[in-house]
Amino acid sequence: MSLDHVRNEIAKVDRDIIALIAKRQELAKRVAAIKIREGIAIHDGRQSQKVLVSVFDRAVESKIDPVAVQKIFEILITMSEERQRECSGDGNLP
Ligand SMILES: C=C(O[C@@H]1C=C(C(=O)O)C=C[C@H]1O)C(=O)O
Repeated sequence: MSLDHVRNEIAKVDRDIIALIAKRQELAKRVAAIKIREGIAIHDGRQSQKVLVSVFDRAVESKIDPVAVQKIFEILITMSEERQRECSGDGNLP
């Protein structure tokens, strides 16, 4: 298998990852709508910890670096909270 072939495979995976991040961000909009309706804070420390522990465990199962995976998810959680803040009109919720 050539280097170009493997790079094309990587590019396909990268596209899939971006599509999934976009999907996660769409779900953040739905979360924001519920939080606005129910007056719930955007940042939920317990839920974000739950996500970080869960992805750590899955990364261990998948034999990939769990600390690196957690860092990626910290960024995803920040992106989600930023999207939710945009939806809630910046600063309406903590
Ligand atoms: C999506 C939520 O909002 C925030 C973002 C989270 C995430 O991106 O996984 C988790 C907890 C919250 O801080 C949520 O409360 O479920």
